[in-house]
Amino acid sequence: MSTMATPQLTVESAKRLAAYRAVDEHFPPHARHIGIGSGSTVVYVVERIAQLSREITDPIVFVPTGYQSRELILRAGLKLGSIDMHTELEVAFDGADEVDPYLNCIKGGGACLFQEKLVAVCAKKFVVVADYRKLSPSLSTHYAPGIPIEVVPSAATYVLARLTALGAVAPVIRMGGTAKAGPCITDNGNFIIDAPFPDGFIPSSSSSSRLSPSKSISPTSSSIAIDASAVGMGGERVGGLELLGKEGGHPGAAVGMGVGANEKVEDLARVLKGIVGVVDHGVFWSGDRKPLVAYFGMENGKVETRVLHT
Ligand SMILES: O=C[C@H](O)[C@H](O)[C@H](O)COP(=O)(O)O
Repeated sequence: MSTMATPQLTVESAKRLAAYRAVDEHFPPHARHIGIGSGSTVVYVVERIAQLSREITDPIVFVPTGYQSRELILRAGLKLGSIDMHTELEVAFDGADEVDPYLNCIKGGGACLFQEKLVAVCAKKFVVVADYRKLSPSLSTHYAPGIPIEVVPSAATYVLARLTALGAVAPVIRMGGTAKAGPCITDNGNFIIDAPFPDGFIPSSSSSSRLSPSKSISPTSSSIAIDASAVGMGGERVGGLELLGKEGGHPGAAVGMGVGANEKVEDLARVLKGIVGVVDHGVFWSGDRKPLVAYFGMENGKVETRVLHT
């Protein structure tokens, strides 16, 4: 008896599958304003949209999340808008670097997180497209660089220290790469800090939302509940209580919360946002915007969806 091996899809094919399915299922029939995110998976979103008839796409203004998606829109011959002119979008499609079982995401691997978040919060529906590598039991587990954080350049050193006090392991200012000496500069003229946290440091958390997965992953880590309204970290002021940060030399120590205590996603998101000099961070959570649905192209050629029920 011969056994037929399931063909393994390339990552690019998996991205395309997810993107096409997302567009097919969420492109609004009479759309007027659509957000287009950043990254390599969104390329296939635009590719699929460009296959629609001009009768459908001509009346639509496409709002990019940065320079890269602006170029994608223009090259596809679609009508370009901007988020400062169009703040009500029917849907926004975007990629993600890591997605936990409750659809909390890490984004910003391409340094576009701030405008991505802005576009996402302006969209009635936020749809994420990704490949199987992005599925994760908890944030900062599979995506090695950790949480991307956009910072005002003059505050970068301070923010690095605060992140270390919070438990980040060797956070770094992202460099521009071979074609750019010095730091990577965002579309808003800021720096990006990449802050990895230890595996399981940020247990997935449903917040107030339930997930209805096609197949969900069980969270593996347990959460120590923290009342972020009462507990500050890293010397930042949260809920009116100022605390000192790193204690006893232990990375991750924060006065009042216990050494190395795990953060729930929402607690960490709030604290990161509160650090002076942080413009925004790449955690997309229920306090700003989680995707309503995420599509994952799988190695076996299928597409998995995860849907959020609020
Ligand atoms: O800043 C970049 C974005 O958040 C991207 O959407 C994210 O990095 C995913 O990109 P890709 O689809 O290339 O994996």
